[in-house]
Amino acid sequence: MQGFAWKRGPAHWKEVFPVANGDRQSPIDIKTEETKYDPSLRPLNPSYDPASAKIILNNGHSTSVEFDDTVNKSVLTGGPLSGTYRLRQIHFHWGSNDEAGSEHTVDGMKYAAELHVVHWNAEKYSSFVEAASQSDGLAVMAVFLKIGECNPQLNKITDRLDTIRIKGKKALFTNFDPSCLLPKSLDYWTYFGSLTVPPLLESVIWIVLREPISVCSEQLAKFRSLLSTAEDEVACCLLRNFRPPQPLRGREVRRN
Ligand SMILES: CCCSc1c(F)c(F)c(S(=O)(=O)NC)c(F)c1F
Ligand SMILES: [Zn+2]
Repeated sequence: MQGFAWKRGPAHWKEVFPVANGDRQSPIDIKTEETKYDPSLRPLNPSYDPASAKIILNNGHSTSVEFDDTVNKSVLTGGPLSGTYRLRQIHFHWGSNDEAGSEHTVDGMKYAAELHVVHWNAEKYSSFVEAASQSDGLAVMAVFLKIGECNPQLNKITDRLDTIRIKGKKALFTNFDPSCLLPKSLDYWTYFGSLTVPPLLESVIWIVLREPISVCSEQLAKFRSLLSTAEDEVACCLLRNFRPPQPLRGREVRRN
């Protein structure tokens, strides 16, 4: 996929990926009054080894930190999950200004950006690719970034973006525990959904943290300075990469 400009953006993805009109698409608008408390939901238990961080890269539609997922070194258990989900990567979604950028919204409110922590069900499946096509294959923890104070932990990412400005660029990135980007409270909403980028596979158990972390305009500007184009192409800034909310189609959103 060549980034969000490809096929003139999300409105056209259904022409290539009919699942875009499916009944468990993401993101969604979370209507807080309609969420249902579920006493069976357990506390989230992220357990990450900083040594499993490997590289930071610009894949043309976001920046991601990729982790060694060959063993259960960095995992997520608890919450709505049964079994152990192995950390694969983290990435971000943002907008062309500070007023919009998150994928999920809360009672119609957009945050400035959104962090996704992607895990796969290593208990039931033998690879990320296999898990990504299964209804319980992926677990993505979403964290809202709210405009405010600069976030010193986020500088660990934004200070490196100038070395991966061009699509396809990657750099070594280790000794990083993504827990440093989680808010104090791990209270969450959870629902069954999909990838928010093509192939839009309906294989994600979403875990959306209710408490945001902070980000400042200068940090967001560094994300927007990334290029969605490769070395041999006319430079185009990656100004926005969020998919708008999709129909809920009767799904339940639960909270702990
Ligand atoms: C082909 C997948 C590569 S890993 C990945 C990703 F790169 C991504 F962007 C999203 S997302 O849909 O954007 N956010 C949840 C994912 F879910 C992922 F699993
Ligand atoms: Zn994402």
